[in-house]
Amino acid sequence: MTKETQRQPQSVEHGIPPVSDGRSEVLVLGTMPSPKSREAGFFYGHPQNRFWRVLAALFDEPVPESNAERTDLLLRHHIALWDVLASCDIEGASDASIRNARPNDLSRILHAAPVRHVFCTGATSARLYGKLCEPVCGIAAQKLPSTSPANAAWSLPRLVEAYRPVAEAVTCFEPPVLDVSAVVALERAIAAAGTPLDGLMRRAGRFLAYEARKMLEGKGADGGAVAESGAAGADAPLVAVGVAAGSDGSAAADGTRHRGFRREGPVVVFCGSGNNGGDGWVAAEYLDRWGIPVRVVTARAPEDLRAEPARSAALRTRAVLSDRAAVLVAPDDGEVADLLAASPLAIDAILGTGFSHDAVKAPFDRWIRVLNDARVRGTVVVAADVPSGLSAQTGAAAADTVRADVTVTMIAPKPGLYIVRDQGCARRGGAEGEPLAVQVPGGQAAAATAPLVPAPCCGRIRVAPLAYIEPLLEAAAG
Ligand SMILES: NC(=O)C1=CN([C@@H]2O[C@H](COP(=O)(O)OP(=O)(O)OC[C@H]3O[C@@H](n4cnc5c(N)ncnc54)[C@H](O)[C@@H]3O)[C@@H](O)[C@H]2O)[C@@H](O)CC1
Ligand SMILES: [K+]
Repeated sequence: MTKETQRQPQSVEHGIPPVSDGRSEVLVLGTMPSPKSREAGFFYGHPQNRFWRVLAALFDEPVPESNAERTDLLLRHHIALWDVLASCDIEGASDASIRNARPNDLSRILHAAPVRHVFCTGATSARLYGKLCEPVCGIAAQKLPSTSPANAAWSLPRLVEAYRPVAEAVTCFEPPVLDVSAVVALERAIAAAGTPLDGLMRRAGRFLAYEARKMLEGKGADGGAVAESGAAGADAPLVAVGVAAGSDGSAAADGTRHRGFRREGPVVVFCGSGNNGGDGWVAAEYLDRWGIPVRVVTARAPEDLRAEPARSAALRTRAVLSDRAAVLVAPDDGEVADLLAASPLAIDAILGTGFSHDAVKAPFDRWIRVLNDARVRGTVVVAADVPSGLSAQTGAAAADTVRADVTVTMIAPKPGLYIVRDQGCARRGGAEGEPLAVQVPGGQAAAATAPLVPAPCCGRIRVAPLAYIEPLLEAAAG
């Protein structure tokens, strides 16, 4: 559109359907989609608009990249999204020029969902809502600052704080602990609902990279809280330089070893040959894209992988990696140790839910030993889905099991990641301190009745909410 055309008032119809469902608890309203949003066919489509960055930061998630992911983020957090106006005359994206405003019929959303709060993103939407909508629906709206690039006076952190009431007004959905077989069934349901496994893997790898970057930046969520509660040792999340640690993972530090957080050097991403490895390949792509140097360590070259979508992910990552990055195929143990000696952080994407048998086979057993040694010397370890060597289902740990600072587990927590510290906890046998196995009759979820305690090798557990699973779990429960 030329500048000349932008100055002409245009009659504009909204044209983008609202995002909402029966679980929406808040309604967020803008004024009218801008020309860029209408082009993108979705809300806040201008690449410089900070709406999606604000929402992602509010919920501590990577920024969604597609309209499907944006929709997913909203629905997962029980947020309905629409605009005040159905049509108006407007010059370009200038709210001040709006004439002949006709409101959307918000009853469509308000009658179908338990919406308790309405938020307007900017002064114009708040004013028009007050004039055209509030008299009809009777809900007062809270005004939020505009996330538009025109509102440059508001920095991103300040916007995030201003939007905090949105996060506080919604109920947080905590996925239940699910058996591995139930997660696999869920993965099929997610695919049937429109997100196939390769899409899920991209989300998984991006989330993994996001948590790794947070650790590199010293922003490991909950880390402060753990430090304050007095937990220390090799099992505690690493939050500061020089955390004293016992090499055996005991809470009591022996004072002879210190874990220092080195910020220099490349991130080493260990990739196994299955789809857990695929998460690692995708994470490497994102870290590289974010300017972080990476070294991918793999037993097989991408073309020699058989598992899909891991093979495609690996081929793609290798093709797009910058010159800053390198892929090492079947390096010897000395090379791996040298890499780790210079590395602030390693990602363990060696084995996930597909780990079978009691022992880890070569070369992964040796990689795990080198990785654990490096961790004692200060390399932070982020595990993909489950620390390699640990059974995600039973919690049985192989002699060679990764000790992680953070475990980013995909979609839902799995029983093997937790131990029982409370006799009241729903579990399948086992004494206190043994792995938790939650009863999941017929593939359905059953919540544990006691607080879940991460198994020591998991470190902090972060569940990566890769898809909107609430309705799928409800459907499975019948
Ligand atoms: N379930 C889901 O919804 C999702 C799963 N994804 C990832 O996919 C993973 C599962 O992938 P796979 O089913 O391919 O399984 P894995 O990649 O966990 O393991 C299979 C690979 O490990 C090898 N392996 C098995 N036991 C071994 C042993 N004892 N010693 C050495 N090697 C051994 C197999 O030969 C195979 O190459 C999950 O853990 C997760 O990381 C994510 O990409 C996306 C979402
Ligand atoms: K892993």
